[in-house]
Amino acid sequence: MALVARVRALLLPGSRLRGATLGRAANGGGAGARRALSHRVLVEADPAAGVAVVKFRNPPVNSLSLEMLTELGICLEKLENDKTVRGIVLTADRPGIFSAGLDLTEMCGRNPAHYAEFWKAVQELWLRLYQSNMALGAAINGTCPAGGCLLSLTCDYRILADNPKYTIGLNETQLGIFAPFWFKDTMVNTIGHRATERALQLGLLFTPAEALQVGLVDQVVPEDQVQSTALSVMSQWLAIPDHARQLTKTMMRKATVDQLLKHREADIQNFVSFISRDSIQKVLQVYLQKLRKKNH
Ligand SMILES: CCCCCCC/C=C/C(=O)SCCNC(=O)CCNC(=O)[C@H](O)C(C)(C)COP(=O)(O)OP(=O)(O)OC[C@H]1O[C@@H](n2cnc3c(N)ncnc32)[C@H](O)[C@@H]1OP(=O)(O)O
Repeated sequence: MALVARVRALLLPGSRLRGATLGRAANGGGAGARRALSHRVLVEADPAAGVAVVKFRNPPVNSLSLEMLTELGICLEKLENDKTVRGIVLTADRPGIFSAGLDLTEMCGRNPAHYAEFWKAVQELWLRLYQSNMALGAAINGTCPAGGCLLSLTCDYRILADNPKYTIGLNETQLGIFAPFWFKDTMVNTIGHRATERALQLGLLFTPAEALQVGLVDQVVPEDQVQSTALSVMSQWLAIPDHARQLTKTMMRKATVDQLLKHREADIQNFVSFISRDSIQKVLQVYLQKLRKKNH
């Protein structure tokens, strides 16, 4: 069975969810139900507040593997269809690493068909998040490089924990690869052209103070207040009538979304041919080996 079909079957209502638990939400919402919807994504919904907290739990580093992208996409689709949910906060289940970005093992030593399937899943998740009608917030409770940063940039606002280890940015050039045009556009829409050009060329990972200064995040708060702050900011966004907020969001993001929709297939082909190059494979293998060597 194809991966998407397998994951869908796993998440269908009534199917047996491995590790599923039911209890009170940990976010202080009295009526909140805590539900584990899949292996890699935990959803804590608070219907009274109209908010769901979506927590990444893909150890060891919350990397965006094909399975993680697929499970996250399906969870978001379910929440989009849930009339009791108007806002989502994205965060890591365990503080320390929000997401290490795209899973490098999906981009190394595989075949072109795999690269194409993986990139399509990255595009789909971005399109789902960036076009979401819901208000989205990021409670960034850990380090947040590359694809992790992209996830947070799709949100309407970002709250970052005040910990100098928790850096954030699109650091692709430091790996010897580069951020594609729609990663770049998402950052431009947040911090402007000049700051993005500098950040992307240098592959900058910003400390919390720097991220706040450049506008990459909206607030830096003590580590134990990231989620509560994200939820309290969410209540401001949800105080605006949905239709007015949604129409405005669509208007602001449409040109960026249309660019990817128009060039979607070419973007996949471009990714596949770039990532398949021997020189790029070598660079990625060396980077991965360096990461692994630390632990062995
Ligand atoms: C035309 C387009 C061209 C291409 C576009 C491509 C766009 C790419 C976007 C990306 O997102 S690329 C990924 C960029 N990510 C990073 O650079 C982060 C790399 N990771 C780290 O810096 C660190 O792991 C960390 C996140 C700071 C955590 O450090 P910590 O010391 O806590 O853990 P580690 O010991 O480093 O890692 C544990 C374990 O996890 C593996 N790992 C880490 N990151 C990744 C990853 N992104 N993908 C896959 N695996 C990852 C690491 O190798 C370790 O493995 P083992 O040693 O346990 O085997």
